[in-house]
Amino acid sequence: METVSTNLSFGGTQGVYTHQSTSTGTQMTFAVFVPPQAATDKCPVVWYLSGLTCSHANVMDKGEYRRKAAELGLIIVCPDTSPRGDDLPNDESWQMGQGAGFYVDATQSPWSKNFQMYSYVTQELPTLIAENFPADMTRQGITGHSMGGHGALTIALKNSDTFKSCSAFAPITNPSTAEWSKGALMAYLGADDAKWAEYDAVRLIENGARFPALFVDQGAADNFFEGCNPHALQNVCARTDIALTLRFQEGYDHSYFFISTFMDDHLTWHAERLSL
Ligand SMILES: N[C@@H](CCC(=O)N[C@@H](CSC=O)C(=O)NCC(=O)O)C(=O)O
Repeated sequence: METVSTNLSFGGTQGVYTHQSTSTGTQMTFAVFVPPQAATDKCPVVWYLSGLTCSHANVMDKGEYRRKAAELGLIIVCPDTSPRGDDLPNDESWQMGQGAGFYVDATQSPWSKNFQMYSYVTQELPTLIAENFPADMTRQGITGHSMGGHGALTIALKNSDTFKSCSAFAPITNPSTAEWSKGALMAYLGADDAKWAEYDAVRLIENGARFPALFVDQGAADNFFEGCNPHALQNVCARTDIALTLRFQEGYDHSYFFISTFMDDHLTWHAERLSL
């Protein structure tokens, strides 16, 4: 692992790091905020998964998480959204390819060689974090935005032993049915609908996956509201014992102005469940 940059912020350290990933076969960049409490104690970790077109940097620059994370003593890890490189496959659409890994392990050519973002985020990067940062990996939460909200929900539902808390900002709840995500699932996973269900929060819940409590904020003026489909998550959770807190935020869109407004609420939600 190599350090790209570190900056002192709210008494903690905002760092950017790179490493050679065995999952993706590429150099991967990620951001980690370490709060001041880590000088004396290992701290819980909250993963933030970003949305389409993002790198590690969007939330680092515009998410405004550091003041609250420093107050609560949370390490914040922000991975990239896909492998990158001139020699890697890409697509003209911003909804597929580089910047749009959808947190799946692709099985289809030409994507399968490098687009292994599920393994990267759930296995390889956590190991690297545990080895290199003062992280208490027994206390992990996960959140994300849009495509990253889909990542957070599906990863929490599939790994409920690992994650103690899960929230999302305008997540794509049912990517098998949404126009802006179906193309990527088809490209990465092929035509077998059963494979799509493994990476679809609504369908995972329909098929028996559970998480004790989920917290979702959705902008009511989001131009991607239909693609996020919060009511599908609301309907499926209502048929289970999953306690969903779903807030519709009047006037808010899909941007980081929305995310940063409610970031404190999400970090507080995680901190409460990570037993600080
Ligand atoms: N380029 C697109 C808009 C792309 C976009 O809005 N991306 C969102 C995530 S959408 C779901 O995953 C985002 O977070 N963008 C980065 C940012 O800094 O705002 C278009 O032309 O509509």
